[in-house]
Amino acid sequence: MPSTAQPHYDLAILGTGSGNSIPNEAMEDWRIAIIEPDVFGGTCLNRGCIPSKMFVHAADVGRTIRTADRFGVHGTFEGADWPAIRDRVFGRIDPIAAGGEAYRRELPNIDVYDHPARFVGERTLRTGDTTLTADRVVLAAGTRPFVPTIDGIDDVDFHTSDSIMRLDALPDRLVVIGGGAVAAEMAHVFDGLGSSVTMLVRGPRLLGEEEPEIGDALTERFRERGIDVRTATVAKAATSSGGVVSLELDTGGSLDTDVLLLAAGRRSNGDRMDLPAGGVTADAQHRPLVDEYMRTDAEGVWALGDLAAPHHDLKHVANAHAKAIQHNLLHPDAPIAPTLPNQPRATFTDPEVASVGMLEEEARHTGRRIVVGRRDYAGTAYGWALEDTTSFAKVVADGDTREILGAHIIGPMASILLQPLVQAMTFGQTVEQVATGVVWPHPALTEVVEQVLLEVPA
Ligand SMILES: Cc1cc2nc3c(=O)[nH]c(=O)nc-3n(C[C@H](O)[C@H](O)[C@H](O)COP(=O)(O)OP(=O)(O)OC[C@H]3O[C@@H](n4cnc5c(N)ncnc54)[C@H](O)[C@@H]3O)c2cc1C
Ligand SMILES: NC(=O)c1ccc[n+]([C@@H]2O[C@H](COP(=O)([O-])OP(=O)(O)OC[C@H]3O[C@@H](n4cnc5c(N)ncnc54)[C@H](O)[C@@H]3O)[C@@H](O)[C@H]2O)c1
Repeated sequence: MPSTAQPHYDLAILGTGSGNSIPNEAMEDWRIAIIEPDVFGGTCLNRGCIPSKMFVHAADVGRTIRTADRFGVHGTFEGADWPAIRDRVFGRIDPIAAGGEAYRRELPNIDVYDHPARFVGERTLRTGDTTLTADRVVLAAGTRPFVPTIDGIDDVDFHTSDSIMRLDALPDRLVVIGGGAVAAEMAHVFDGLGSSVTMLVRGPRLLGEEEPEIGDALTERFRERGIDVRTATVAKAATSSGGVVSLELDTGGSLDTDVLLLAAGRRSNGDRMDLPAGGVTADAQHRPLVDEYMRTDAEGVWALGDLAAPHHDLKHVANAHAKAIQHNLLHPDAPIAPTLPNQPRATFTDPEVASVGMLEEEARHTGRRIVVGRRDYAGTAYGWALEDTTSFAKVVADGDTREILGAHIIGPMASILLQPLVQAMTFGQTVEQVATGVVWPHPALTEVVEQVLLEVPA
């Protein structure tokens, strides 16, 4: 850590998730402070998107073996070597985080601070023993797992997404509290690798923010594969004895588990940054409010990613914010807004779920004449190859203008199949232009997309 009592910087960045991508060659003559109390790279690299998908793929392989019989291919799933999978994942990721930090520390114009920062005045920050000032401040401090109120929770061992992927061993039994993306992906991972998984879901279905019929379908698919999904169920109290955690349920009865995963959402780190001292207005969840250019209401202070309000908790959104802020710092007289016209999202489970734009119900509230196309994978040639009987795509469109307003897919490769629809929505192509104006290779799975568009009624 630099020794100067109160150093001054051209730019201070709080957080090295997407925030770390901001300094570039054009800032070589700026003095920059990067403040990161944890490992470099943030949530996505170290405990989010990237490791989780590496585990997801291993689980997919486990599922492929166990479901091979339907193709006339015989194999036996003999279990997963959890330590080997874990070490492969983090053996790749940890050096990237360490390398990223070493690179920044080597740069002559950058000082790295490793204690959390908080405001003590306008563009004045306290990190560890240092108080520093900066002409420009970028708040990129993200979120942390939210711990729901459960009696006794602080007295039992529990995991969050921060720690679950680094377990010593694959648990025999896992209970997951939550029904969102983290819960669904981790349930898939542990079930796919051989744990017995129970999910306690407060709402009526998994993925409550997705199209309800897709959330219902995922809930059903999870149950079919043996995951015990208990909807409308909340854990009231937790105790532990002999390494076993017992949960008392609001539906009556109790449930024992070897490992408990809390996946009940995330909360902003803004509450730990004394935003008011920096003159930064935040919402009730301590997320700094930003304008279209990602400026907060404090002169020279910007905010991005999961921390900023409104939040989306997606890496591609945080990256788009960072890119815009990078431009705006360098070109304050010609600021740009992040390029985020249609934000796709995908949940990497088996089956995958992917969506963009409006839910059908939302679209119906716009007052437009809404038409909906739906197509089963089973109705396409590649769907036959997959022996698929349950996957489908749904497109929500304006019946008059033929604009695509939303698309929702559940099934193999949903995250990839979605992309032509994101492109179409972004570039204003109509249902018919996309369905009939391009050639779709036969019999690729993309025919699901072509055909769902052909199913959109007049
Ligand atoms: C398990 C999991 C899986 C995910 N999978 C996906 C996915 O598949 N696709 C996707 O798009 N998104 C996914 N996400 C979401 C994605 O990880 C986040 O949207 C993204 O990482 C947000 O980036 P960020 O830069 O805003 O914040 P972060 O990456 O969280 O970075 C914030 C950084 O700020 C630091 N910090 C905290 N407090 C302070 C402080 N006071 N001072 C200075 N620094 C501070 C933190 O240590 C951290 O390094 C996933 C999230 C989780 C938890
Ligand atoms: N593939 C992806 O893009 C991906 C994967 C994982 C996470 N993420 C991002 O990370 C964020 C966090 O994920 P998450 O799954 O933790 O959050 P989430 O907001 O998606 O889901 C939270 C779940 O917890 C439940 N819940 C909330 N409070 C509860 C309580 N008190 N008791 C019981 N249940 C409760 C909610 O009903 C919901 O089912 C998401 O917003 C998502 O954008 C993205």
